[in-house]
Order: sequence, then C-alpha cells, then structure tokens
Amino acid sequence: MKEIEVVAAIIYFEDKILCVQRPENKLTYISEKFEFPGGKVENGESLNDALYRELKEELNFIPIIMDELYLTVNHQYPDFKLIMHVFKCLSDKSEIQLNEHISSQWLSLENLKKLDWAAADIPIVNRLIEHG
Ligand SMILES: Nc1nc2c([nH]c(=O)n2[C@@H]2O[C@H](COP(=O)(O)OP(=O)(O)OP(=O)(O)O)[C@@H](O)[C@H]2O)c(=O)[nH]1
Repeated sequence: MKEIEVVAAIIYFEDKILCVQRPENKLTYISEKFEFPGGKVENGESLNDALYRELKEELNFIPIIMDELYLTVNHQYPDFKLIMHVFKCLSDKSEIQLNEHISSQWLSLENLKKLDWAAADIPIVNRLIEHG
C-alpha cells in the first residue's frame, strides 16, 4: 500500500485557527473536506522546510512563530497510508490568499467540530479541543 508523508499547520491568529477546504477530488473521502494547510514532504526535505514551502505555495503565508511538533497522525485511507506531522504556528494577520483551497474559516476551538473534516484530522481536532 502506498504511504505518503505530509506536514500540516495549525495556524493561530489570536484565539482562532485556520481551517481550509480541499477542492473536489475523485477520492470521495477527501473531496471537499476541511483540513489544515500543508502537503507532501519532498525527498531530502526537512519537515520544517516542507511546511514553510507548502504554506507559501498554498496561502502565500509565512508564520511569525513555528512551534515544535504537536502530533503525528497515522491514518489508513482506502487507497493509501498517511503519516502526517502537525505543527502549531502563529500568524500576525488573518488575511490569507487561497491558491489551492476552495474556502477557509478562522474558527475558535469550540466551533471546530462544526466542519466536515478529513478523517485523518479528527484526532487532531479532538486533541485541540481537549488540551488546546
Ligand atoms: N495538508 C493536509 N493534507 C491532509 C490533511 N488531512 C489529510 O487527510 N490530508 C491528506 O494528505 C494528502 C496531502 O496531499 P496534498 O495533495 O495536500 O499534498 P501536495 O500539496 O503536496 O499536493 P500535490 O500532490 O498536488 O503536489 C492528501 O491526500 C490529503 O487529503 C490535512 O489536514 N492537511
């Protein structure tokens, strides 16, 4: 089974977190789901470099602070295994540019569950709600 390694960012602006919606995809289980911005780690790239690159590509965004690793999620999707490293980071503004996603929302912790998240993101959302 194919395995992909991904990095993603929980971006805070004040007490809100950026949630972004994927475009339509032939894989229905990820199609139009909400996720945290990020993407695949390329060969030879560090996790940090991959995340900076992906945030710039997807949102034209440069974090003012990038935290240590928050969580690594292992999730088995029907067609591939996902290993996703998640980092918290801080923004000093709420304006972002959506280069790949179809919508975005800044939500406080208590509202995160209202979105239709990709299955791999559920443990991240739960941990955020329980422990911040
Ligand atoms: N970035 C990101 N990807 C996630 C999350 N949750 C989740 O299941 N994924 C999955 O991880 C994979 C990330 O790949 P991607 O397509 O975003 O990566 P990429 O930007 O490098 O894309 P590319 O292959 O078009 O260059 C997708 O299958 C996506 O559905 C998440 O919270 N953030």
